[in-house]
Amino acid sequence: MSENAPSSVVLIGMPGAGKSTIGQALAIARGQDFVDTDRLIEQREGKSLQAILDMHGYQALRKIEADVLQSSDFSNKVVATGGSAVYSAAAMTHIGQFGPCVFIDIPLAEIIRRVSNFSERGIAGPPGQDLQGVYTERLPLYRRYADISVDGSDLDEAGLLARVVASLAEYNK
Ligand SMILES: Nc1ncnc2c1ncn2[C@@H]1O[C@H](COP(=O)(O)OP(=O)(O)O)[C@@H](O)[C@H]1O
Ligand SMILES: O=C(O)C1=C[C@@H](OP(=O)(O)O)[C@@H](O)[C@H](O)C1
Ligand SMILES: [Mg+2]
Repeated sequence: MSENAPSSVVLIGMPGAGKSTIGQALAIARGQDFVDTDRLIEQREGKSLQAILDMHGYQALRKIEADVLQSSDFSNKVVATGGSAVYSAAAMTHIGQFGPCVFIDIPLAEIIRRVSNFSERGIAGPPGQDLQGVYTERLPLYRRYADISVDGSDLDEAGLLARVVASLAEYNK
């Protein structure tokens, strides 16, 4: 991390919140590289997230995710994390050094509409935990690590991107 490098932006939130989708557009808007930490995990492990979950279980995936986050340089980037990144305080402390954490706050009902394939989506939670349980457990964690919270209710992708850009401008004032 260089003193003079432009700040990175880190997106956090539930699966289906739009971190990966908005992150790519935000990176283009900011003229920065985009990194999706899910892809870093898959590259490092040589397996898909679902294969890691199937072979080793959700706690192993969370540990791998925490290791990958803590050992990566996120300078001058827009970073889309996986929804389970917030389970590691050490990882969030490391990644937070590169720039503000933006929580994309989408209501549970909308997350449920978007994540219709819950059982195949590779969510890093215990067997039997449903999306409502995931949301209830994680909401306090997303709020804890958020420097900025963006309310994404009733916004399309372009509207959400615009609100994230405006929130970052306000934060940097
Ligand atoms: N307003 C919106 N912002 C972002 N994504 C949206 C929006 N409305 C619908 N979507 C859809 O929701 C999904 C979000 O998925 P994704 O970007 O992979 O989320 P995440 O990385 O947070 O899990 C995409 O299929 C996207 O097209
Ligand atoms: O919320 C989760 O438990 C997960 C979310 C996924 O990323 P997205 O949040 O980008 O969908 C991915 O990291 C993994 O399948 C676990
Ligand atoms: Mg994603």
